[in-house]
This record gives sequence, structure tokens and C-alpha cells, in this order.
Amino acid sequence: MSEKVFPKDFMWGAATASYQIEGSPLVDGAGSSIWHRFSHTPGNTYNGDTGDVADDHYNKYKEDIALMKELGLKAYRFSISWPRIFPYGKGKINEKGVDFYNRLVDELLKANITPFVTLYHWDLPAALQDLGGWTNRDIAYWYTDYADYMFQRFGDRVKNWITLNEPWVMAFVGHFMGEHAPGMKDLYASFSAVHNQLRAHSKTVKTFREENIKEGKIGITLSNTSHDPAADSQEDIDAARLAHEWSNYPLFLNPIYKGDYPKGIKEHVSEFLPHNYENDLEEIKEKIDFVGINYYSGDLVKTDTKSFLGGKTVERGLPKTEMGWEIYPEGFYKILKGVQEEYNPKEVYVTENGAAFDDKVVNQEVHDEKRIEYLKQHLEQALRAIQNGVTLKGYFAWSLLDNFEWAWGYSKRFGIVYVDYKTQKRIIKDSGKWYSQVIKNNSFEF
Ligand SMILES: OC[C@@H]1[C@@H](O)[C@H](O)[C@@H](O)c2nc(CNc3ccccc3)cn21
Repeated sequence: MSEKVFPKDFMWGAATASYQIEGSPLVDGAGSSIWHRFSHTPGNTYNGDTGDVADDHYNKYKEDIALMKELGLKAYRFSISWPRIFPYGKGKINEKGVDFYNRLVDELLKANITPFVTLYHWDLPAALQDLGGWTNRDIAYWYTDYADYMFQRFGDRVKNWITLNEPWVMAFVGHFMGEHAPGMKDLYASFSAVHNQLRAHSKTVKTFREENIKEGKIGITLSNTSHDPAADSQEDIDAARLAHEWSNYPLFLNPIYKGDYPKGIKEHVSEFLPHNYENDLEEIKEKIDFVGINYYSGDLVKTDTKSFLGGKTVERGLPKTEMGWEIYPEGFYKILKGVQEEYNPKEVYVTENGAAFDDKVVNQEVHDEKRIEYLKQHLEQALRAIQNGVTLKGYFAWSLLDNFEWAWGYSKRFGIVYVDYKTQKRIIKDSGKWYSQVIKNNSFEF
């Protein structure tokens, strides 16, 4: 393989999520979600932004799929909104919600674009939150029933399934930091959410196997930040390792592949894990077909006895994106190489990688050179990982479209396609044109 060309059949895609792009959150019988409630609660999002309209993808999906085809995408990762299907999370089914995703999937297949479906990207039915949400052990059954129904309705056409998007963010940004829905600040609730998401994930994988989806594959998508020790001291090395075990793939892959939480978690924060969690570990240890890796940035960790887990982030003067996240491509390689060395997954997909920059429209064009540079630097590291034994099979740029960036609302743009929220006009950015050439050449050098 030439040193700049990706393997044949490498799956080039782009990713989105239901609440971030669809709009119409309560239309056609859909139930409310925790993000509908959270964004409608004053003070929770920048400028009071909500997902009420977003990119109006619920109505513009055909136009957006035509854009994907124009870009030459091989695959498209999107999420299904659980409350569109089960307005109350369980029980009554909303056929109009199922119909939207039927039309979306059929249009993708017509465009010869492979669907990768995320079953849960944070928009929990609000009715289930009223029953405790991810802190209620019964959610493992509610979620598995929802997922099983999706397998039955779409498994004939959708062959690639992701159970959960970034369970760490759901658990800690949503239940400890309070910056995401459901807006809780309770560390015990956070670890309960970790544990119940793992239970839900593994029960769903078992059900997926029983449904025997022809050529079907199922995995999980995990958030990752490359944590480096600030100094070559044992205390900084230990602090960085603990941050890795807590906030990156080990927190979930250790139970899934090795049947227990990481050593550092058990040594330092086992008090927050649910009572008798050990009883569930055997069931959680369930083989998956691929690991989804999300990567955006890295940070430097210094020992600090006053901080949670004994470490704090310190500056190292690297360039940053509009999110204030370091641009650290080497960290991408470290995360990819690390997951292969620590768990040796059959397949790895980069399910999200991208950056927010201050994009401006000039004469109906968006010259986002910084994003092209970011993507190129990270693709170089992805190819380096493949050349060093990582079973990387595909890459999904985050995101196809500028969209609702959670608590940041519409103030941060990650898309390779610009969205004018006043007119809903789409403009392919220079990065989208560049990415289209990457796909055509199967290389970032052309
Ligand atoms: O922030 C960009 C994207 C976001 O739009 C996606 O929905 C989500 O999957 C996503 N995860 C990260 C990385 N992790 C993260 C950490 C703290 C807060 C929010 C996201 C970035 N992104």
C-alpha cells in the first residue's frame, strides 16, 4: 500500500445526530426528549437556542442526501430519535416516526450510501427521565426493547448498528457537570448511568445476535481525549492514566472485553459504582463487532490532590479550535493505537473527528482552510495507525452539516457543509470540496 493511500474499500463517511439536525421535535406524534426539555429551560443553552428547527432535516432529508451523493460519501452515520418511535419511551409506537426513518434509509440506499445507525445519541424520551432515566436499572430493558424493534423494522436494510454514542458524555456531562441534559450534578447518578448504559448495550448486543441480522454488525461509539502527563513524573503519569481510564474507551471496553472496570476506577472511585455492580459484569461482557472511536483533541494532565481523580488540565500552548480544544493530531494516533493494543478489536471505525472554526460566507463560498488543515493532519495520523496495525475500516467526519451544538446552540460550526439558519440554504465549504477529493483519491494527498 502506497504510504499515502488508504486501504481499498475504506469507508469514507460523515456523521450527524437526530436532535442536532432534524428539527420538528414534536411533529407527527413524536414524544418530547430530555434535550427538548433541557434546551427549552432558560439558561441552559447559548442564546436560548433549541433544536426546534435546527437544519430542518426532517423536511430537507432528500436535499441533504443529494449533497452527500455530490460529496461522494460512501457511508452516512445518523441517529434515530427514540421518542419519535416510542413517544413515551415504551409501549405505544408512532408509525409516522418509523416512516420518517424508513424514507431516510430508502433514500440513502437509492443514493448507494451505506447507513450507519446510532440507536441513541442523547435524546432520551422525557417520559423515561420521569422514571429516573439512566439511573433506573429498568432502562436496560426499555432500551433493549426499543433497539430490538429497530432491528426488526430496519435490519433488512441497515447492517451497521451503534448502540450508544459517547456514554461517558451522557453520564458525566449530563449527570455530574450538569451542562447537558438531564442537567444533574450527582456523581453517584453518573456512575449509575455508566453502569446502566453498559447493561443496556450488552443486552441489546445479545438481542441483536438473536435477531440474526444477515451480515449485521454492532458496536459502540466512545469519546476520547488524549491525556498526556504534564511532566515525566510518576504522579503526573498516574494522573494522566487515571484520566484516560475514566474519560476514554477503557471505562466501557474494560467491562465489555475483560469483564470488569479499569483498575484505577476500582481503586479510586468504586464508592460511586452501584451497589453489587459486580453481579452484572458477566452479562456486560458481550462480544461486539467493532469499536467506534470519537476523537477531537488532547490535553496535558498535572497531578492535583484537590481535583477530581487527582489531576487537572494545564496549558501547553497548542493551537485551539473555536471550542477551545487543543489541536493535537498525535493524540489521535495514540488513542487508535492504544485501543488496538489494549483490546484488539476486530474492527475500528472513527465515528467522529472534526473541528469548529469561525466560518464566514464570502460570495457564497466558505474558505475554511483551518478545517482542511485539521482534517488532513488527523487523516495522516489515521493512516499511520493503519500502517501500525490498527484495524481501522472507516472514518466519519463530524459533521456533514453545521448543526445544534448542544449547550453551545448554533454558535459553533463543525460542518463540512455550511448552513444559513435564516434561509436553511446549504453551502459546501472548501473543506467539503477537499474531503470529496480525499474520497475520490482514497488519499489526503492529491
Ligand atoms: O462537539 C462536537 C460533537 C458533538 O456535536 C457530537 O454530538 C458529540 O458526539 C461529540 N462528542 C464530542 C467530544 N466529547 C465531548 C466532551 C464534552 C462535551 C461534549 C462532547 C464532540 N462532539
